[in-house]
Amino acid sequence: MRPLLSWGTWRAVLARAGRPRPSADYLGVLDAQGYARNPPVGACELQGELDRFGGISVRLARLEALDRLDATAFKKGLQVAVQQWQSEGRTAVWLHIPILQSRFIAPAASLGFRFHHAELDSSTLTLWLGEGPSRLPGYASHQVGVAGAVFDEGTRKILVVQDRNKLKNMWKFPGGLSEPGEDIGDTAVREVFEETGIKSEFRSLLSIRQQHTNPGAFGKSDMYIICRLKPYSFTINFCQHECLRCEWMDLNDLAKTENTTPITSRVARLLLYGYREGFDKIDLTVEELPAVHTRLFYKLYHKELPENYKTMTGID
Ligand SMILES: NC(=O)C1=CN([C@@H]2O[C@H](COP(=O)(O)OP(=O)(O)OC[C@H]3O[C@@H](n4cnc5c(N)ncnc54)[C@H](O)[C@@H]3O)[C@@H](O)[C@H]2O)C=CC1
Ligand SMILES: [Mg+2]
Repeated sequence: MRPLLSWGTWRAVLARAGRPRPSADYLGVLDAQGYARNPPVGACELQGELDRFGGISVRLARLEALDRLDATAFKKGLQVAVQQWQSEGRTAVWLHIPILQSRFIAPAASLGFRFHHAELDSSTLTLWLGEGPSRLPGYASHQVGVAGAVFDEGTRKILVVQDRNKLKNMWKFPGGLSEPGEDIGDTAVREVFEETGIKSEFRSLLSIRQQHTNPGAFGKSDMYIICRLKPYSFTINFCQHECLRCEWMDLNDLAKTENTTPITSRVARLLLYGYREGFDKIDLTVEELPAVHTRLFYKLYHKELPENYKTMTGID
């Protein structure tokens, strides 16, 4: 089938994509090759952005002309563009493809592009052009789950649930997966409320478990973080979809029972120790600090320090 957009026009489009800024010889180069004399409609919308590592990032979403282009023509155009980028010394190509233009994934893959990641409505493919093996960073390697150990110091009771969807109904702390952009403590408070109806506030981070090839992690590693929370409501109203049982259990009983997971048992003992010796012995507390340059803020978790240690400059 004859592509609606001519090969020469497509080439011009991608050649332009390879140039972060339009250069003076743009039309001249194309003329010498016998291709389009004028930039095609839509070409000006395509911005190949050069990154600080020498890679080029192409967003197909910005190229309206692609709506009329078939996969074969796209492949030819991409092939020539890749050769040009290589001759210009680009280290890599990042190709961002909207989901409705997914017909361009297979031709790109046949030229050596591989998936880097996909989000709800787009995928990103990469091709390493530099010397030696690819130095491009991979995408996310872990999922993050957060649980809340909601401990009521007044009654020495701790909030536990049994998961409805597990084969073995063991006691565990309520929790779930962190959402993008969500602070760890906020995940714990949210998940505890969604699963048990208990309102609580973040106190500290108690433990981090890292596990690889976790069955529920879509081939990624799993980071399971347990937080200490303080309750400020006590009437249980648990989620029937996720939980089979939910109760306030004496912390001693949770530390002793066999009907729990090893990590829950260990953290119950950790909490008992903190209750007896002081929570400062087990807590990693949080502080918000400004990030360098970006005007953003981040959360830093570590053991509480004496105030003068936070700003001291020497060790003597
Ligand atoms: N050792 C422990 O005490 C346990 C720790 N974890 C950790 O907790 C974190 C995950 O917590 P969860 O409570 O599992 O997550 P979650 O609370 O975010 O979501 C679980 C819910 O998602 C839904 N769901 C999950 N997979 C589904 C599927 N394939 N199809 C349909 N619905 C599905 C179900 O409604 C399920 O109840 C992980 O980090 C994991 O390692 C989980 C279980 C036990
Ligand atoms: Mg859950």
